[in-house]
Parts: sequence; structure tokens; C-alpha cells
Amino acid sequence: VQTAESSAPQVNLNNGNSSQQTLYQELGGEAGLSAIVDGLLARIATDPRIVHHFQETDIALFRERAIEHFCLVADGGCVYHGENMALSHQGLNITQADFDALVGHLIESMKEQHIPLSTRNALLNRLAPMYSDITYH
Ligand code: HEM
Repeated sequence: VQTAESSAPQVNLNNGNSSQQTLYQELGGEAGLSAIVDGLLARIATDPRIVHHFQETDIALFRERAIEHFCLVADGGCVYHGENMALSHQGLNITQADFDALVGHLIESMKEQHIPLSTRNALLNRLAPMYSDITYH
């Protein structure tokens, strides 16, 4: 015996905004974050405003720590092996302009990886409260 399909047409409400993805997944997971950090590093390396801050830095190690840190911040569940933001930026005399320059590079790097505006802003919102730990001390 065949039964007629009598219920209302199904509407798929899960059109992106209501997905259960973590921010980490929206950023492309490990591969996506690695590409974002590589793009960030490439931009820092050619920016005379801020590159001097990284003269003494082991860039390979910084790259790993930055990926882990973004992963943690984006609910990716990574273990972060670095120092907290206050300690790791202590004595670097990072100004508001330095901070804005780096964040600008992060935005451009995310754009290059085709990360949508809402996802970019979600990450920036989580980084913004770190401002006072990173600058001027
Ligand atoms: C949202 C902004 C920022 C975030 C999330 C961030 C994150 C990090 C992380 C995770 C580390 C690794 C710490 C460790 O290995 O223990 C680090 C180190 C470092 N950061 Fe930042 N940072 C930010 C802004 C800046 C800015 C604006 C500058 C300078 C222009 C800067 C300069 C440095 C330097 C030079 C190091 C390496 C210090 C060393 O060699 O030990 N950071 N940062």
C-alpha cells in the first residue's frame, strides 16, 4: 500500500549560519590555519613598520605557536605550548599602530584564503580582548 507524501515540503534551514561548525572548522581546520599564518608571516616579513620586532624571533617556532594559539582560540581543541600573551609580548613595546598593522595583515591573509567576512570578524572578536596584554609593556 502506497502512502501519499502529505507533509509540508522540507525546508533546509541549515544554510551556513546555523551550522554546528566550530570557528576552527570555518577557518579551514589545520590546513586553513597554517595557510593563514603563512600569509600573515609573509606580510609581516615585508612590513618595515613591524618586522623589526621579530628580528630575534625563531620564526619556525613562532609559526607553530601561532597556529596552535589560533586553533585554541577558535575552539579547535589544540594544545598551545607557548607563553600567555602578556608574557610573550613583555618588553617588546608594541604600540597600538603595531597591533593594527598586524591585525590588518591577518585580515588580508584570511581574505586570500577566501574566509568570509563573518568568520573573519568572529576570529577578530576573540583576539580583540588580548590587546591590553600585547601592547605597551
Ligand atoms: C592579536 C594579536 C596577536 C596575537 C594573537 C599574538 C600571538 C602570539 C603568539 C601565540 C606568540 C607565541 C608566544 C610563545 O611562543 O610563547 C607570539 C609571539 C610574538 N609576538 Fe605576537 N601576537 C599578536 C600581536 C603581536 C604584535 C602586534 C606584534 C608586533 C608587531 C607581535 C610580536 C610578537 C613577537 C616578536 C613574538 C615572539 C617573541 C619571541 O621571540 O619570543 N605580536 N605572539
